[in-house]
Amino acid sequence: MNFPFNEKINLNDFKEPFLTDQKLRVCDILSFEEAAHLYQALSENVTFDTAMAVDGKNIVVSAEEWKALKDEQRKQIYFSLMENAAKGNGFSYGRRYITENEANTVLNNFFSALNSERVLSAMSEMTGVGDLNYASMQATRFVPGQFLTRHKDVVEQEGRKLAYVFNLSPEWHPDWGGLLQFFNEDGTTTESWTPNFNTLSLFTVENIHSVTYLTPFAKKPRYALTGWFGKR
Ligand SMILES: O=C(O)CCC(=O)C(=O)O
Ligand SMILES: [Fe+2]
Repeated sequence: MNFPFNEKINLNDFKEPFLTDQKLRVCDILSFEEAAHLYQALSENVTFDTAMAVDGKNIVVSAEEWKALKDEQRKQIYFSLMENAAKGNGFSYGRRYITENEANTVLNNFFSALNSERVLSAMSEMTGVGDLNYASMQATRFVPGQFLTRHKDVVEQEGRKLAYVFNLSPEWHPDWGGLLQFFNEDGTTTESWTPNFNTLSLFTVENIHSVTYLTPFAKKPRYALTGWFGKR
């Protein structure tokens, strides 16, 4: 794949807002066809594990593993998840890492495109965050009852610098939850972004953010391709 972004978008227009805010949102970031293909890949071809914070540890459970658990074990995991989340410490969402070995062609091409010299320098140029030499990627799926509490994305060993999210669920209703929410250190909210189809959210890893609880009446999963641009 060549440069993946919508030709109609002038990334230079976002320089100023990013400089002020250390975050930005770009609607219609990809061509409609590309976004639709990615959505199709995520909704039809990807098998998601569930990533959860349980008893201070991050665990990953496949659908088969979850099925094989006894009711009592599932209850315990759920209880611990809720206890931790109540203290502002927790997450539960579907995840699948995407790497250069990804078998799905659409996802593999998108991974390569984000890791291309052209995209990495476009990201640097737009944000003023230099020295980017990789993009990591994960497919995520949030269903009702799932969430990601407040956190920063700083991971020194990985050299993460910019967090990105390509939202890919068509026709998201903001009342369904799954909003990308930003906070000040004291917990007051600053901005809240609806995960609209084909929208890129980009922010420096020091930003405090969360994904709000998906309500029981969310009609479909919240699919996204997310990860970090950084240097390692
Ligand atoms: O999906 C999102 O909007 C953000 C995800 C996120 O914050 C993370 O994976 O660290
Ligand atoms: Fe994050």
